[in-house]
Amino acid sequence: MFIEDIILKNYRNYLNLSISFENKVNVILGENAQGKTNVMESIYVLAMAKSHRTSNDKDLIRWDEEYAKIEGRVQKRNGPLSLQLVISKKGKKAKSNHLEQQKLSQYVGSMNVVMFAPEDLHLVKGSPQVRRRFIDMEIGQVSAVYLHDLNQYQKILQQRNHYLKLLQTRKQTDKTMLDVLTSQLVEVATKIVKKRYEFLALLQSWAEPIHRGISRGLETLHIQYKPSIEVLENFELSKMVDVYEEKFAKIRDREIERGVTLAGPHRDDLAFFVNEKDVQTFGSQGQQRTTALSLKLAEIELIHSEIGEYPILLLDDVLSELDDFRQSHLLNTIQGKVQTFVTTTSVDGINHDTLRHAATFQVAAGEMTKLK
Ligand SMILES: Nc1ncnc2c1ncn2[C@@H]1O[C@H](COP(=O)(O)OP(=O)(O)OP(=O)(O)O)[C@@H](O)[C@H]1O
Repeated sequence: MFIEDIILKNYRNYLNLSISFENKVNVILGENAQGKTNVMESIYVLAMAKSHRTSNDKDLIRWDEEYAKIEGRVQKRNGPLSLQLVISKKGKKAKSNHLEQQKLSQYVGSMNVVMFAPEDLHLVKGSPQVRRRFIDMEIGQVSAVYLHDLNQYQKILQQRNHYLKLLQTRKQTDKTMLDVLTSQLVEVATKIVKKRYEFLALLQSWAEPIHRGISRGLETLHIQYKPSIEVLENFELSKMVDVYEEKFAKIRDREIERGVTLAGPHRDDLAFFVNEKDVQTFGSQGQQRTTALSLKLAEIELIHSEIGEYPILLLDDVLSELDDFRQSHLLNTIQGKVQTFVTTTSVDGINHDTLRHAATFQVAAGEMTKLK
């Protein structure tokens, strides 16, 4: 799939922008703080209804304005798709082919993007939150059911934490409601964790050969799920439910004492191993980069295998961070099959045929123009 054009209104530092792209590599050039990342972010937000760099949607609205609007036309294998997202201080409204979507979880996933930004280099070393976000966003793109479950989980988790606080402060002494909330939480939590295991197994099968290629055959990458509630990977849901119920019964007093839910998918993590060594602890900068890059390339292939077409790739400020070999590997992999956006302050240091044949754009002070 590819995005043909985008129209921005009051988005970050763009007052009005209407620009067409090409179904190949699109290079966005500009000095610092001119609006390159903002354009990439707007494409990402149009697809995911969420930014990759802020959880506060209001940040996306141009200062002193009431709302921001992103519109885009996408060409997909099965025809054109027009998307519109309006972000106001009250919330978000999404339209797909001019029809308002009641649920964002149904809207997300019709346009697929993979973003590789400097933040992703923290995927390995950063906090568990970064890795949970990564896995949730990626599964969410290919599974609306997962997004729905995740929303449910967040809601129940909030209620359960609230109730645990009441018990902790003895504003409430009856524990019946805690049991009800625990069962509800367990039902959704197990579905989420099961899906995460399945997704990681798939991601692993793509990432391992890619990583081997980038490391010139020297490294084997292994991804591991680190659950806060230990289950066997191939457990059936009903068995998982039993294990979860047991765990919550065991930690019940501690949870009341602390006033918070201590286990579940919101406490799980991922680990990456290269040649059986934990990259987080032992990996060099280069290995961390290679791991992040392998995961992103694997995601592209995974999405392709799930939906039958390639997603749009957004490379924000990362190409020049990679050495020549990794750059070439990346560009060779995507060449001719993935619409790609690249931002950079200068084309120096990015030396590849793909870039020579790319469409190029210039961004300055919230204005974007096509150069070639
Ligand atoms: N909500 C907003 N309203 C208006 N302007 C904003 C808003 N949010 C950010 N900006 C402006 O957008 C600009 C930053 O744009 P962006 O992050 O796209 O930079 P960039 O061109 O990618 O730069 P770099 O190369 O440094 O990453 C800054 O000038 C910032 O003040």
